[in-house]
Amino acid sequence: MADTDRSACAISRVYRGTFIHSTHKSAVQILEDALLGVNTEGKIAFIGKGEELHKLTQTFGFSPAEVTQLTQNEFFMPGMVDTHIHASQYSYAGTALDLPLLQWLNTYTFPVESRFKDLEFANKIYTQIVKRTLRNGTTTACYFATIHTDASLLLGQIANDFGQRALVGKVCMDRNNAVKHYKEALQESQEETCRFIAELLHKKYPLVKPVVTPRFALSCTGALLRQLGAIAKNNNLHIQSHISETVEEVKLVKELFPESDSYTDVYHKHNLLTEKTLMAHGCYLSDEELDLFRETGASLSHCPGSNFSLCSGVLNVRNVLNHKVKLGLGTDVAGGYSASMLDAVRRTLDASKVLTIQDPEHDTLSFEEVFRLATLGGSQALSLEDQTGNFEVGKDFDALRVNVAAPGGPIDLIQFEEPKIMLEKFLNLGDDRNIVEVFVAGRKVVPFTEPAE
Ligand SMILES: O=c1[nH]c(=O)c2nc[nH]c2[nH]1
Ligand SMILES: [Zn+2]
Repeated sequence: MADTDRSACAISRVYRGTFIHSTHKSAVQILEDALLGVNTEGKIAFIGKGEELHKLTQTFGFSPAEVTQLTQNEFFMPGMVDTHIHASQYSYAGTALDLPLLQWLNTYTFPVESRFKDLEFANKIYTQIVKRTLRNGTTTACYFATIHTDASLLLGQIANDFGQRALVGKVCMDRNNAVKHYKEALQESQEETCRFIAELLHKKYPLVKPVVTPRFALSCTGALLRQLGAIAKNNNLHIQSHISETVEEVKLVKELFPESDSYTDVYHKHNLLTEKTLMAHGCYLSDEELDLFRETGASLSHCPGSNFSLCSGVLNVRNVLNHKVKLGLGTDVAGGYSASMLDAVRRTLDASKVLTIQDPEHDTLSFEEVFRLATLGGSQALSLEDQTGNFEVGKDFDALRVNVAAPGGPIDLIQFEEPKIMLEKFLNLGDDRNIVEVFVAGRKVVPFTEPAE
């Protein structure tokens, strides 16, 4: 029987064909010859079987002529959730991958990020990254911007204009010994964070929200971390930062915060670990630290592209999942060179296989599990599961229309393939040419309505 929400408003779109998504029970659920209706609020109004067409037309008041039929090489999947991406680092993505993290920050990252004082430069790069990620199927992105409030607000405006669901963080850092002009004073950081939050919330963008963003423990004094914890609590906001990415960083954090038992404890002591916290990396977290993540409800963003490129480490995702810690995937542009979540999916599988090469007993992640991490897992990690992540009735319709045989695309088929093979081929071989349409909250955001650059 069809799953429906009859209380909702009129139907604006109905699709018939194959839908592939994840649920709590199964990493990949395939619905063949399914009917999915989207209402005028952009929410999924019903999902049923093709044979129920007549009944659904009566219940929801649409005509069979309004149904869009997918072809045999097409399927819908949920939009992907990039849980960690530096919009401000996109200009040098694909370069500057020859140094370890702390030198990389000082040599490449801080000088580039300091340029975002210039709103013209910010507008150019932020428009590029929002369009690039949308085109590659990222319907939700959790962004780091820079320390500049006005440029960070501009990123929020651009995400809203193009229709992407986004959390946007104005970066906070009151410590930077290497690039002295790229940091804030303690009070400035606190005041500008409050201004950023107030002004972004005032815009009332339906899908774009602020996220409190201490860069990482090494960039912040304890006083700033404490103030940011309080700001997040008072405004019930998300928090994002980095944790335990490299051995050198972990050692320096220990020296800088000797009163804390661990890196995780530094954030915990400053009230920065909550159910709405997302920490990137975590390669070197102990089992006790993972327990603290679970107890506080904080999540991890796994960014294997970046971890490989900067030779940082290899997170054991299986161990994280065994600890029942929420985990999503991130591209971590520009430590990760690709802005595409398909690349994050592939690097996640590679990282898991590296661990299996080192230890044949390691329980390698399957592509089905990684598909779930890129979609439903990301929405859970960002505490947005009630809005996005899969095709449950009542959630927003955030979806990718995929054609595995798109003309001129990267996949050659010699026959029609069953849906699971289509999904596996798309995840391993596909690119934006296969993503023929992208929807966020029911709005078609790709192809772009204004001329693409
Ligand atoms: O991958 C990373 N990218 C960054 O910009 C950063 N800042 C602190 N730690 C970081 N790690
Ligand atoms: Zn990062």
